[in-house]
Amino acid sequence: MSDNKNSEVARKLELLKLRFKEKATQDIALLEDVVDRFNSGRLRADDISTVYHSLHRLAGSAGTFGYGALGEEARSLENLIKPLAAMGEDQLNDTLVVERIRARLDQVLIARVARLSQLLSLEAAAADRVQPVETRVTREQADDTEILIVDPDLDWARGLARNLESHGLSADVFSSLKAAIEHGLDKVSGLVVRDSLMLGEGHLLHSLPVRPPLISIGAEDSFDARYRLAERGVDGFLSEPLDIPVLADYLERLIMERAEGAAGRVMIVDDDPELLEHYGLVLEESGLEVRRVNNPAIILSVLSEFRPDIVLMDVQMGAHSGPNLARMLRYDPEWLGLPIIFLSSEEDREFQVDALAEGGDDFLTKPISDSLLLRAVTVRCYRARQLDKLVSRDSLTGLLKHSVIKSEVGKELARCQRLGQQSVVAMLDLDHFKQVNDCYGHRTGDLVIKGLAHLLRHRLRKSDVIGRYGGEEFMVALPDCSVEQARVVFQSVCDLMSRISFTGGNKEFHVTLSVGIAPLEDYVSVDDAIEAADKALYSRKLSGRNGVTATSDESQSGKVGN
Ligand SMILES: Nc1nc2c(ncn2[C@@H]2O[C@H](COP(=O)(O)OP(=O)(O)OP(=O)(O)O)[C@@H](O)[C@H]2O)c(=O)[nH]1
Repeated sequence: MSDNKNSEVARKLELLKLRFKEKATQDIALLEDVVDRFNSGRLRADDISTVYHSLHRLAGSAGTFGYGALGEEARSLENLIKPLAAMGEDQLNDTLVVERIRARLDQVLIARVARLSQLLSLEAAAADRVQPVETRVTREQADDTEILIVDPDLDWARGLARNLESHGLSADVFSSLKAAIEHGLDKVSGLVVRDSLMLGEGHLLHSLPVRPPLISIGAEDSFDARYRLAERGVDGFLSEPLDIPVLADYLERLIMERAEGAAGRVMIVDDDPELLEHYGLVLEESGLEVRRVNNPAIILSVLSEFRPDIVLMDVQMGAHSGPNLARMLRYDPEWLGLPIIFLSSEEDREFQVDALAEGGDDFLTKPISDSLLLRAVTVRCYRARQLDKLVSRDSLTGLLKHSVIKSEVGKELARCQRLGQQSVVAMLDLDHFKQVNDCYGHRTGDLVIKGLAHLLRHRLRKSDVIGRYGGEEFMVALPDCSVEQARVVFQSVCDLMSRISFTGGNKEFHVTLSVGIAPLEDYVSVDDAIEAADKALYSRKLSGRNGVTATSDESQSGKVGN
């Protein structure tokens, strides 16, 4: 993040702090007013509830804006008032009851409310600001991977490096972790270390501020061996004899996850505008995408449009309660798995468990520091994304599964129709793939399928949606793209694919690709658009494969015979 942007965020956070101070001053003046009436015996029925809500608000927000001591004092007063706030109107209108309240609170409340003002005038504690770390890596940078293989047996390490290179991963070798650390690990994308070395020298990695993803390879695969490695912070484990494609996959996955950094979409629902803005700024500053919702009545439409990875939700928002909103969201099967984290200044575990029973997943107790908020949200987004990948991604290629890519193409079609834009749907199919399987085996065939997936991920734009439609067939939606632009892009994908050398049974071979493309906006339904792209693909297969055919190409209608 640039210094300019950083100081802009700092300026906005400072402004929010000032706004908080103004509101807190009003809240405390209101409390002092009630205390005055209390003193002169003119306490009104609704005074207790006003006091309780003001204290609750202060307790939940003061810490976030750097007034920790004020927040703690407000919380302790809130707990004092709480039993009274739970009384009904009848009891509060009863002069005897009010007298009892008076006897109970007496001078304590008066003295402590006066102290709130003093606490607010204290210089705010040094803000708990998160220094944004530039953890995000661009796709291009992520491609530029350097793996270190560390083992005293350098011949073994070199052999492994050669094997990984045939999977597009470049690797250096070192004989000890000490030597690898001296070389420098900041730019390294992954470490591969045998377990014997890890158990001996692994402690050297502990003192490093950041270390790359670490995979350990072990001769012994047992609970104890795995647990010892987990204790040393190892991210992945594979047992010998090594399956190289599995190791390459493992490394790619860990590298991509690290490259994503603090990625995720978070929807925050809170009726306190300053807190909402503060949380939003803190999370955005670290690279998360945030949607702020101040009015609970619009959460359904924001959910459908934004599709967050997780929701942070205040528990009490005027007329709406977070737990009720969570229960309501679960009516729709689409949001059954959406993690909902309540933000609440309620510390009572019984209350928290009751709220979770309504459909929440976790509780973060307000006030929450910026660093804790960021860590809690990042971890939950990461888990939510991992689960989502498991459900929606094809395990061989990591691309979207059949039903998901089809539904994504449907969404893109609806977007084109709504905005009158041009987009393209493409069907891709490997040529003569049966022969690849027959000549070199199914396992080699799988590597070719993965090779194409890898190529598509790296050659296409981030906004393009890529799926494995089935077997050796892929589907892609290219938003905001004309047929002619798509033709150029896919022709280059075909050229690149035909140049990749695969090896099977000690022989080198090449595989080509055919592509059919259709302009999405020309079709009423997604099935029609996909059928048209499929016909164009079929036409390409008939006219010689290895290239791109669009629905508009004259040759297509002739060849397909429609
Ligand atoms: N290795 C591997 N092969 C697969 C997978 N899914 C489908 N296949 C194979 O892909 C081949 C597809 O063959 P065909 O549909 O006859 O087409 P083709 O040989 O590619 O010929 P054209 O499409 O006409 O160029 C079949 O042999 C399938 O078994 C997979 O996940 N892995």
